[in-house]
This record gives sequence, C-alpha cells and structure tokens, in this order.
Amino acid sequence: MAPLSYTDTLLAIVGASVAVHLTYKKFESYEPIVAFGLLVLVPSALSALYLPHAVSLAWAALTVFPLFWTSLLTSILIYRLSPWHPLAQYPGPLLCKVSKFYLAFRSLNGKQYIYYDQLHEKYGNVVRIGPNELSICDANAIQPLLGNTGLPKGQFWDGRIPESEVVKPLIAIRDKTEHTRRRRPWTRAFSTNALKGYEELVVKRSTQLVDSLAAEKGVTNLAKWISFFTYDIMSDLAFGGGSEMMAQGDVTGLWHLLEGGQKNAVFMSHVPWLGRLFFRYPKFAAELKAFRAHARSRAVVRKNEGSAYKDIFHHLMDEDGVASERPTAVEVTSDGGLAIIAGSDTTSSAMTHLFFFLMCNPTAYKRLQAEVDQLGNDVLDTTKHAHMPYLNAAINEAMRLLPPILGGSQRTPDKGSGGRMLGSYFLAEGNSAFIPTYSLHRDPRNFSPATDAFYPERWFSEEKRINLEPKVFGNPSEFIHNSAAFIPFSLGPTNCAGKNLAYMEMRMVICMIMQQLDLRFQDGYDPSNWQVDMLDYFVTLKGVLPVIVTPRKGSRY
Ligand code: HEM
Repeated sequence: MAPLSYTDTLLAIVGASVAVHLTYKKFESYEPIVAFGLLVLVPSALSALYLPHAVSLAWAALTVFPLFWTSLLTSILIYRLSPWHPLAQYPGPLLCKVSKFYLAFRSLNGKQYIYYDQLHEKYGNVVRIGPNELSICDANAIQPLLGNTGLPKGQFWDGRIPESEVVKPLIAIRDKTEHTRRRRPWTRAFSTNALKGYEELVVKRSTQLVDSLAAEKGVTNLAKWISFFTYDIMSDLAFGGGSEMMAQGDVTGLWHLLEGGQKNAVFMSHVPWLGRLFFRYPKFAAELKAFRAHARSRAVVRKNEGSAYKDIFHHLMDEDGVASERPTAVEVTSDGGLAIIAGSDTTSSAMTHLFFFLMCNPTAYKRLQAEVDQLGNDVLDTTKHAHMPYLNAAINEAMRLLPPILGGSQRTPDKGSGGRMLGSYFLAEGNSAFIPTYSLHRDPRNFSPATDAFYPERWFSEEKRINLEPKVFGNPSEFIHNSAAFIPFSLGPTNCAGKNLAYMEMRMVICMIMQQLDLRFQDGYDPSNWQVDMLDYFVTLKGVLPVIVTPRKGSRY
C-alpha cells in the first residue's frame, strides 16, 4: 500500500488525537494501562505511519508525539470552552473551565471555601468551578441534589483512597445499592439504644477534659485540648480504646498524621485520576497512608481482644448477630478507621468554633451559662440537654457560621440517567455538583438580618426572639430563617451517620465546661486570627485558640 501523503499523515495524527479525547470522555478510566495505551502506544503507532516522511523512527517520534499531545490538549481545551459543552451556559473563571488543576492548586492554601464564596458573589447562584463541575449556592437545589431521591456521590473520594484498598470505607462508596447495604450497620451503631450505651464513656472522657483544662495554669490552647478529647473518645468508641492524647499528648504523632495528610488529600480529590496514579508510589501521601494503616492495625487489635463495652465496632461487626448478612472483617476495619477520621476532626471543629464565638460574645456566653446553671446536679442528663433551647441554638449557630465541613459533598448523576434537574438548573450526565455549605449558611436570603454575626437567638420562636436585647430581630418582616438551608451534616441517605452522637458529645462537653469553668481569650489575642489561621482541606484544620481557664466559684476545683 502506498504511504499516505505528508498532509494526510498530519491529518491522521490530529484525527487520532481527537478520537483519543472522545474515547477518554466516554469511558473515563483511571487505569494507567489505559492511559499508557492511549497516550503512548497510539502515538508510537502513528510514528510508524509518519516514518516515510522522516529520516529515522526516532525522528518520526520526535515529530509525532508533540503534535499528537498538542492536538489532544487543544481538542480538550476547545471542547471545554465550546458552546457544546453541557455546562457551557454556566458562568465561571476561564481557568476553572479549562482544567480542574487550577482549583486543585488553589485549594492548597486552605482557603477554598473563601474562593467559592467570592465566586458566588461575582457570578451568582451557579458557578462552573471545574470543566465538569458546578457549585450551586441555592437552597432550592438542596433536595434534588442531596435529598432522599438525590444523586449518588461523585468522584471526589476516588482520589483520596488508594486503589489497593479494594474495600472502601462507607463514605467513599458511590454505588447507591452497595452504599445502602454498608450503611445498615452504621444505622444500628447510632440507634437510640446504642447511643445510650455510649453515654457512660462520653461522661468519663468529658470529665477528663474538664479536669485537664482546670489543671492548666496560664494560657492554654483550647483547640488542641478539644481535638485530643475527640480523638480519645472516637478511639474508645471505634476500637474499644487505644488513645490517651489528653493524658499523654500526641506522643505517637497520630493527630499530626491525621492532619498532615489532608493537604494532599484535598488536591487529589480535585484530580482523582492523578491521586489513583500517585498512590501507587509508597512515598506519596505517606502521612495519609500511615494513618490509615494505624487505623487498620487498631481494628485488628480490637477484633482479637474484644471490648469491655458495646462500642461502634461492636455494631459494625454485628457482634450481636442481628443482621441477615454479616459484614466482612475488611469492611469493618475500613469503617472503623472512618469513624475516627469522620468523628474526631468534625466534632472538635464544631465545639472549638462554638467556644470561640461565645468568648467573642459575652451576652451569649452569659445566657448559655445561665441556662447550664439551671441544670444543677442534672448536668450529665442527656435527656435534659436535648431540650435546652439556648444550648442547642448556640451549637447550631456556630455550625451555621463555621460548618466543620466548609465545602460540600459532591454528587454525580448515574451513568445512563441522562442527567438531572436541580431546582432550575440542569446537570448533564458526566458532570458533578455540590452545595458550598459555608456560602449557603452565610447567604442573607437564608439567614437575615445580621447574617455574619453570632446570634443563637435567631433559632428561637418569634415571641421569644422579638423582645430579646439587643433587638436585632425586632422587626419580624425583615427576619429570614430558612432551616432547610442549614446542612452542616449534609442531607439524605448518605448524610452524616454520626450526627446524633456528635450532638450528644457536644452538649455534654459544653454543659460540663460551662458549669465548672470560666474561659476567656488570652490578653491581647486578636479574634480575627481564628478564621485567618483556619485551613479548609475538606476537614477544617484549626490554629491555636489561646485561652485562660479559671475554675468557677463553687466548682469542684
Ligand atoms: C459536628 C460533627 C460532625 C459534622 C458536622 C459531620 C459532617 C459530616 C458530613 C458533611 C458528611 C458528608 C455527608 C455526605 O456525603 O453527604 C459526613 C459523613 C459521615 N460522618 Fe459525620 N460529621 C460529624 C460528626 C461525626 C461523628 C461523631 C461520626 C461518628 C463516627 C461521623 C460519622 C460519619 C460517617 C460514617 C459519614 C459517612 C456517611 C455516609 O457516607 O453514609 N460524623 N459527616
């Protein structure tokens, strides 16, 4: 067969690159073998085609590879910016539309929630924050995206979990049927009965926290103490013990490992295919892997040694034998690690933020303390906690202003579904969307007036709210309170499994601390540092919160 003319050969190379683009788009494989085939083998074959126009095969390759890759990138670029792209109608920064790498790099400074907020300020309710991803700051999209008939999880978690972990933790399961199956033991682990069983432990650890704080002389870092508390208690609950951070400090460096891995993780969640690739190299994301390996080893110890009480592991492992299908050991090990990660950082953020806001707002501090003081000897009674209006309003108000997960949970339409209407926005198949929780909670259309200020009173009924000093909410016609737009625990079938435990822990710790101790900022501390030091790596990394703790008059100290 006669060789192709020079022009036809060049056209064949460009055509092949477009075909490779379309193949990638259709099949979306993370497999390195597929990438190798499409990005290396195809241009190698094309180099042979080009050989008649070159002095050697090496020379042909030197011409064909750059041409092939450049036309592939150009094809991708043109498509992403073209009016045919299914998200073309949505506004957003050019660099976000071109590549998700832009956001991945921007996320490294820990301020992506602020960036989303600025984008919504500039572009409106819907912003195209990636070539195939939308951020939707509109309460009408919450139900269709996250609610009971909402969409399955997106690729976000694919880049955070190494492929070698064939059995994924619950939070990373995208298939709805499989997720429902794996969620069942979690539902048992947080039933009313199971929660009752955790109470004694919550009291024990909360007492240890209050004792430790009372013993602190001079300035102490409240954020650190609360983090150690949540880590210790989640280890007790997930694995029947194994952590004594409040007593010994972070001697094994686990808290450091947990936090250290988050920066890598957030980058990879934006470009999951790269995460999959990099995770194969042992030195990549070493902290993340070390933490997960530790969690797995703790699970094995817990399984072999048992526990003196019914912990979360007990229910996940179905040690009561109530499930029709028993979870496998690998599933339980994977989910045990998840319990620590999901349950410690989030709860510690919520509580630390609340104490921060209380110290900034003396009126709210006094109102909460007065309510707590009415408890007297019932301070450990969880049934009373659940009905304390100021306590619960203050917890919600802190999570409204600074939700522990500042961004949102990504969702993607099922393959073959054709896409989904989310309120008045259409999300085509192959694309993802999320609701930016921080921006939604700080949207005056959802919470007004004084949207950015800490006022637990906004959670009260009108008759109670209207006369309270200062009279911020004195004018009912100006008042907006859309509780459907309050989603710190997300929503729907994949919402936070540990929500009730989190509330129980938070209420207990807050009541015990407020009853026994007075907290105030270190002299000269500038509260504006709190948010400046805070880093959003999906979970929130907190800076130092320097406080002076003094036992209250009549306390046990
Ligand atoms: C204030 C504290 C907490 C907050 C704000 C919080 C928030 C969240 C959020 C936003 C999600 C993602 C849900 C989604 O993808 O739609 C989540 C998932 C999850 N959380 Fe929490 N969480 C908290 C405490 C806890 C605790 C104490 C546990 C106990 C182990 C826990 C266990 C989980 C689990 C297992 C998931 C995965 C649920 C699933 O995929 O089905 N969380 N949490």
